[in-house]
Order: sequence, then structure tokens, then C-alpha cells
Amino acid sequence: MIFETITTTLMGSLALKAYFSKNAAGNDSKKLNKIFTLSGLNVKDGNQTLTTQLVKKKNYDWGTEYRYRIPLGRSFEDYAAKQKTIEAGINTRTVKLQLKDFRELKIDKNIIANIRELYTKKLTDKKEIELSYDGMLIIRVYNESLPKEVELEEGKGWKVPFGITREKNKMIYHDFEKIPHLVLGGATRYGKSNLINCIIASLIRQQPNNVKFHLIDLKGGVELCDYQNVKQTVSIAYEPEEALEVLKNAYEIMRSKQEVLRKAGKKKVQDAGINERHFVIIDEVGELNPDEAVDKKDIKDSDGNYIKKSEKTIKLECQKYMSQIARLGAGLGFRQILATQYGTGDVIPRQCKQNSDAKLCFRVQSGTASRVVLDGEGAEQLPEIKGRAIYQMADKRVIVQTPLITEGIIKETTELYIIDKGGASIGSTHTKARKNIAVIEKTGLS
Ligand SMILES: Nc1ncnc2c1ncn2[C@@H]1O[C@H](COP(=O)(O)OP(=O)(O)OP(=O)(O)O)[C@@H](O)[C@H]1O
Repeated sequence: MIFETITTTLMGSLALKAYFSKNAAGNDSKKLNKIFTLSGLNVKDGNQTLTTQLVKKKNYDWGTEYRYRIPLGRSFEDYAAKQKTIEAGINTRTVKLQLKDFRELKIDKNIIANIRELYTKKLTDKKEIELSYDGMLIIRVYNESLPKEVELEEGKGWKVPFGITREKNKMIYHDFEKIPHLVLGGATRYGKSNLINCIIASLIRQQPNNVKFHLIDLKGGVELCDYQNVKQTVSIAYEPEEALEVLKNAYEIMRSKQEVLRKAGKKKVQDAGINERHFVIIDEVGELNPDEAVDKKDIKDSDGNYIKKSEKTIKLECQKYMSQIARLGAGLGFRQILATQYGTGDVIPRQCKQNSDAKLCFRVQSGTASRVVLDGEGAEQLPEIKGRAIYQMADKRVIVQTPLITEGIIKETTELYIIDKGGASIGSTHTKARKNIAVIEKTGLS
């Protein structure tokens, strides 16, 4: 009897709260107005205050979109810089319990503990927001957070899964045929290497006979060594000296492909019916920054030939090849993926950045670091969630939760294609494979 009375009272008060919450859901506009005022986003002009004006509000099944006219004297960047303040303001609330929460509530002798648990969960649940600009300031307030973990799904052709977006939790795919080069950034331990593994494993599964890899793993060989002996890997490097060999080899293959196309009177590999695609992937491109080189002194003989190249020269030459591949490679079937955790301007060669129409950035420490990868702020505002990133193409930006690959998938994928590379040492792995490529190039055009 006592139990029934307690539960009836509790359920009644919770239902009432849920009713108010339901009516308040999707209506954060008052809160937003208040936040704009308190955080100094409105502008004082003499006696007048120019406010951020709500023009349109629309409810969707994922949440609510607000469109604002920005007052004179403010820019989108001012609002983007206050994203955390806006999100915190939206989340200062009374707990919103909805009817569906009660459906999940277990009604047993632990009812009070269950309600307390539900209440605590709702209290810590956070609504996420996204800011964008298309002439109007757009603020999207999402009812549900993105999942924190997403499984790797199968892609198709040259389309690789890049993550779940908020809209209907739909997986989006990066099409390397449409956007050949990619820059990846993000602070340490947020998911760059994991995404590179997703890309490599997906491409091996989807295009086992057409994909070729030129891998440069400057993180001590821990990330990409799983692919060293698969037939798709043309060459692999773990040190800057080896990286130069790998890049030079990739560049030479690219030039020979250019020659083949020229003779065939074709402009692009697609026109020539060549299915092979080469992926040059560098995990921690920052290690190839010549400005950071300690050893800057070349040793040359009396004829000016190198006896020993300095670290600086090696890195400069690496960057030269990277820039050439980025500039000329797209039509020749070359794709370049450069990953870095460093947030300084010169870490990615300018030509590589300019030729990469896609950028994906995990959380970084500052707006400056975000600009290095995305040419704009935003990645510093991402929540501290591994795998959460901004995926940016020429015309749009979306937040994604990138897929998490397992050791099992990597093993299952690679073990099908392990070949005997004749005990070739790491730095010379490419020498043997290069011969294979010459053959593939000929058959590719026939
Ligand atoms: N998409 C993801 N979803 C969930 N967890 C992830 C995801 N990506 C990475 N992680 C987790 O974060 C850890 C670090 O990821 P990863 O090694 O890819 O980071 P990184 O950015 O390459 O770091 P570093 O630059 O220091 O090498 C992984 O071991 C994994 O546990």
C-alpha cells in the first residue's frame, strides 16, 4: 500500500514535469536571446541595442533550427567563438523528462532507485548545438547527442564510410573519386590513426585488386605496420629517409602514368579505363616539416654530389614530392592523405592544402590549430569525445562521429592478402613491388 502510494505520487509529479518539459522542448529561443544579451553578442549603438534577431524557427525530428539576423558590428566568428557559452546556457535547465523515459522505467521494488537513476541520467544528458552561416546565423539544437561509438560499415567502390551525422544518424561516405586528397587533423588521441585504418581496411575490402598504397608511418611504425606485407602495399616507410624513397617512388610511378596517358591521348585515368588508384598516406606529416629539422648541414663531394643529405634537405625533398603529387596526381589516379596533430601554419605544405578539397578535423586545443586544418575555427569547440570530428568539403561542413575499427577487422582484412615480399627490408619493400606496378599499368590501358 505504502509502495503504491509512493509510486503513484512520484509518477504523478514526474508526469507533470514531463508535460512542462514536452511543451518547453524545441523552444530554446528565449534562452538563446538571454544568452546573446548576457554574453555581449548584442551591440550597443548609443541608446539603442542592436539585437540578434530571430527570423525563423523550425522543429525537426532531430531538434530545432533557429535562424538569426546578425546585428551590424558582429560577425559569424563572434558567435562561433561563444559556442561553448551558448551550449552551456542551453543546458542550464530543469531536467526534461519525456513520456518515452517512463516507458523505459522499471517498475519493481527498486522504483525509487530507478527513478533517481533516470533523473541523474537526464541531468547529465547534454544537448549539443551546431553553428553555421549562410547569410543568416543558423543554430541547430539537437535533442539527442551523437553516439560516442559507431561501428565500421561497408563502403562501395571508392566511397569510404566517414561517420554518422546528426541528421537521422545516417552514415556519410567520402568519395575518393570525387575528392581525391584529404587533410586530417586533431589533437593527440582523438582518432586520426583509427580513421586512417578505417580508410585503408575499407579500400582493401572494396578494391582489393585496384588499390595501391604508399604508406609513411612516422609514429614509430605502430599504426600502419599491419599493412606492410599485404599485396596492396607498394612501399612503406617508418623514418624520414625512407619516406623520401617512398615518395620518390610514388612520384616516378605517377610520372610514368602521365606518360602512358599522354601517349593514349587521354587526360584522366577514368577516360583511359585505368582502374588502379594509388594512395599516398602520411601519418604525422609534421615529422616532415623542414623547419623543425635539427641537422641542416649537407655533406657533398668536390663535384657537388651528395655524400649525405641533411635532415632538412631530406624533408624539403619530401615536401617537394608531396606538393607535386597533390598538384598533378588527381587525374593520374593518385590520392594523398596527410594527417597531423600539430597546430602550426607551416606543417602541411601549401600546395597540398590548396589541393585538398576535403578536410577532417578532430578536436584541437585552439582556434588557431583549427584554422591550420580547416582554414576556419570550429574544431576547438568540439566536445571532448574521441572520434568526433568536423568533416569539411568545399561547400559544406558536418559534424560526424567517425567509425571505430577493431583489431579483428584489420586482421580479417589483411590476412587474405598477405604475400611473401621476399624478406625485403622496410626501406626497400617498394623495389620489388615497383616491377608489379609497371605490369599493372600496361594491362590497365589495354
Ligand atoms: N571513432 C572513434 N570512436 C571511438 N573511439 C575512438 C575513435 N577513434 C579513436 N578512438 C579511441 O581513441 C584512441 C586513440 O585514437 P588514435 O590512435 O586514432 O588517435 P590519434 O589521433 O591518431 O592519436 P596520436 O596522434 O596521439 O597518435 C583509440 O585507441 C580508441 O580507443
